[in-house]
Amino acid sequence: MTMQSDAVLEVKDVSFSYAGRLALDDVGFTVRRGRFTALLGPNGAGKTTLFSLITRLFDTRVGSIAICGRTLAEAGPQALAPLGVVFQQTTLDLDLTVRQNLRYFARLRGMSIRDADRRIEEELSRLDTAERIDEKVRALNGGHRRRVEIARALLHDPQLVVLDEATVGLDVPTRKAIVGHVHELARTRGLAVLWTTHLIDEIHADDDLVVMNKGRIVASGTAAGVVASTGTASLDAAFAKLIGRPAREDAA
Ligand SMILES: Nc1ncnc2c1ncn2[C@@H]1O[C@H](COP(=O)(O)OP(=O)(O)OP(=O)(O)O)[C@@H](O)[C@H]1O
Repeated sequence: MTMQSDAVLEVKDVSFSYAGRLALDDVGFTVRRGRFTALLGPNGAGKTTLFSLITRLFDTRVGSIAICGRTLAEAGPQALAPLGVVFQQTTLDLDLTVRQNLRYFARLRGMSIRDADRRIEEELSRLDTAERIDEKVRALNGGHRRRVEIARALLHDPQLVVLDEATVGLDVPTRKAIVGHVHELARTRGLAVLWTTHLIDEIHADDDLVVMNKGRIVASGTAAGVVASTGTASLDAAFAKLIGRPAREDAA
């Protein structure tokens, strides 16, 4: 039971089909408080489908998804209150300033302007983006736009943050900085993080890892544990073995 109290996101026995074609097949895993959990899989593995179920874009008909002990099916939209989301595609209004974008979101979450402004400054400062607050989002590069979206996901002080391929299209140094920042959020603020990716170098050895392929979970545990259980020498080799493709020499 004490183990359970750390469980912030619980996905149990979830299956999902598109027009009769199975995209998720009996998927289950847990994301715990203070842990960075990577959901790793090649294109088509089912990561975005799972993400859409967790964020309630789609209804979970088979199995259950619970956030902080409340299932999405029973608690409805309220179950999403402890959740922050960063979608794969940017969802900022390019013609509004950073502050206007974030204020708008904070108001949707029911925050007062005063609380919103305080939280906006706090989160942007943490991401070294505070000086861009009055610029239009259109003037920001991809890395800064992503930082603003991460700040936005944190404004209401969620317990769980889910990010879908959050570093797509960013250069390597920016990617590293954002991956490092999100790891730190888990470690220092006790956030539960679910990070979907197909990039092995974004995963640290002591992260929790769920490997998916063709709609199924093919391995889970710490990243180091997954490597050990496959009898390989690196996560790249472990991943290649698990999904049945040759290891890439260039991967970190
Ligand atoms: N709207 C849709 N209609 C029909 N099939 C879909 C739809 N979206 C995804 N699929 C199929 O479901 C499976 C899982 O796709 P999904 O997008 O969840 O994978 P993914 O791991 O997120 O991959 P990617 O990195 O390419 O987004 C794939 O076979 C895909 O072709």
